Amino acid sequence: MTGAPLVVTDLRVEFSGFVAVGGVSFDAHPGEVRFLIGPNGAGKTTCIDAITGLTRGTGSAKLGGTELLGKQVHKIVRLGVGRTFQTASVFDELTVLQNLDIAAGLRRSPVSLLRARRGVDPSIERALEETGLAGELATPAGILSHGQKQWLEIAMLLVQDAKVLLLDEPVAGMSHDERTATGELLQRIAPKRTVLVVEHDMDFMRRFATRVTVLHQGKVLSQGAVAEVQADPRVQEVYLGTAGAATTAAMSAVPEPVAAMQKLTED
Ligand SMILES: Nc1ncnc2c1ncn2[C@@H]1O[C@H](COP(=O)(O)OP(=O)(O)OP(=O)(O)O)[C@@H](O)[C@H]1O
Repeated sequence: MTGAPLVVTDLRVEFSGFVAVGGVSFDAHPGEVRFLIGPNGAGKTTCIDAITGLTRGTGSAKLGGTELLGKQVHKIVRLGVGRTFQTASVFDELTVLQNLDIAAGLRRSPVSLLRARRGVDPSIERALEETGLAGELATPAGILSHGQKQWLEIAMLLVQDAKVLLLDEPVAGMSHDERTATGELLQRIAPKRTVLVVEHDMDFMRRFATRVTVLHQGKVLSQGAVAEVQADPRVQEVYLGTAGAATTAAMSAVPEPVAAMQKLTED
């Protein structure tokens, strides 16, 4: 395993006196597929916004020994913290390779796109392999499937050599097969990186999370292994009251991926 842990301590974010995040602490380590879940408005995206410098927060968010809070967005990116947004932010008119070139800062000319595969930057080639997009090099991003667009965003973070990937609802709107492929992708990239996933999809969380933090009204309600969290009566109460019986059923179902989680934590 490589890389430094992300340690968030007593994170607070206020919007004109409204406390969106009220003293949240959690950590995420390389090798983990760490989940942040909670009902609408719980403060999940705001936590990521504060960690990545998009929103001002107080408290602490450290990558290794380096404090991220108070730093400018581009400096946080340079420290190796990358994120995706709920809506994919790829350039639809550009090919997969051109999108990755921009992410890598290489600025290829159109002529270079005609070069043989060996002309592709090694970091881009690795990212294409890891995300399963190797066959889509010349495909305009706009005609990729919804899932492939999200994978392209993740590939863009990989070519930037992000050590921490903060992914905001990466499987929203995906088919079952795409969700499975995304979970497997996260497990593939996690051993060398810290992956933190904000998600609503409980089934996805149960299948692929190593540890989970549940937020509710800007505070940590529960955190731990999937089985511990879904057995927590406070979590069941919040999901009963806010997300309906379907979610509660999903939360209480037996977790499938225990073997996969054990493998990840052993690696
Ligand atoms: N820029 C802002 N100005 C004012 N209030 C905000 C702002 N951004 C978020 N909020 C509020 O902060 C609270 C937390 O929002 P946030 O988007 O972090 O929740 P979330 O858990 O990510 O929810 P969702 O799952 O719906 O995306 C919400 O009440 C939201 O309305």
